Amino acid sequence: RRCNLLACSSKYVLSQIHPMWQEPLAIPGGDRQSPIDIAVRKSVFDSELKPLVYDYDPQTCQQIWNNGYSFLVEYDDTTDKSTLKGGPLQDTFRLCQFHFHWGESNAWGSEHTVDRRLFPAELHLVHWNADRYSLFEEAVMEDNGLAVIGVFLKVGKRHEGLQKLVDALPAIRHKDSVVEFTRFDPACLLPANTDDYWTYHGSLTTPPLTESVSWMVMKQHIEVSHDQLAVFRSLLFTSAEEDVQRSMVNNFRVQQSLCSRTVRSSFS
Ligand SMILES: CCCCCCc1ccc(S(N)(=O)=O)cc1
Ligand SMILES: [Zn+2]
Repeated sequence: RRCNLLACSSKYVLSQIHPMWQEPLAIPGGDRQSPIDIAVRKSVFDSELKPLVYDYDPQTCQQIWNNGYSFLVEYDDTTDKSTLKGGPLQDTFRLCQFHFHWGESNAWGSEHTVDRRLFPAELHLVHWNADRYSLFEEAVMEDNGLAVIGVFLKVGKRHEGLQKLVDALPAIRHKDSVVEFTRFDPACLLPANTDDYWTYHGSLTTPPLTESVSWMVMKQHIEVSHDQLAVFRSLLFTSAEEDVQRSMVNNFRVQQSLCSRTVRSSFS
């Protein structure tokens, strides 16, 4: 489908005259936005793609908090203790956090889709390029700054590893609440097969929507129980002080044009 040139052209606007510099700002209406639909038959097998190499230290797990959009499990990323490399990546990336996106019903909730198939939820493991940058905040703004692993969730049997996280959610019901959360191994949330994935260049799916992400979407999903997902939906977008409380559901972005991008697969 020819994408609408207007939607795809990376529109540049001259920034207002800044006292220090004047540079064109690539605005988020760019040509490599996320999420997208992964049309399997249009993806291209790339035999150069290597298996992902992840090495996570559960001791680097620090806290879990509600940021008013999702809940984040944050890791100490001041050393190379929890890293991702391999796959399409040239550098070593450090895990900084993981979070989820989900719907109000099991019929939808994921950000990416596979041949338009929706999943009830999607996990994102967020890493930044520690070979080239010294802080996550820096890497967020750069072309090859971030690497995010996407894993689809399906409703089925209870996920034992997820339960520790589910049990912590009532303590962070409201926006800006945070509790200590330690010794959680994020590898337990990855599917058995991490060799089969689709990869493409995209963006953050929430502000600042910067086009700095190498996406790796796993072909194999994980299973969680209906009750575990229901606890996700018991979270609130709103802080304790607000009069009207709103359930944290449907926290996914609308899908974006693929434009001139190609999705590559690590499997044929
Ligand atoms: C300078 C602060 C920037 C915080 C941006 C945090 C963020 C990380 C990952 C994703 S996602 N859903 O694309 O994985 C969205 C946003
Ligand atoms: Zn996300």
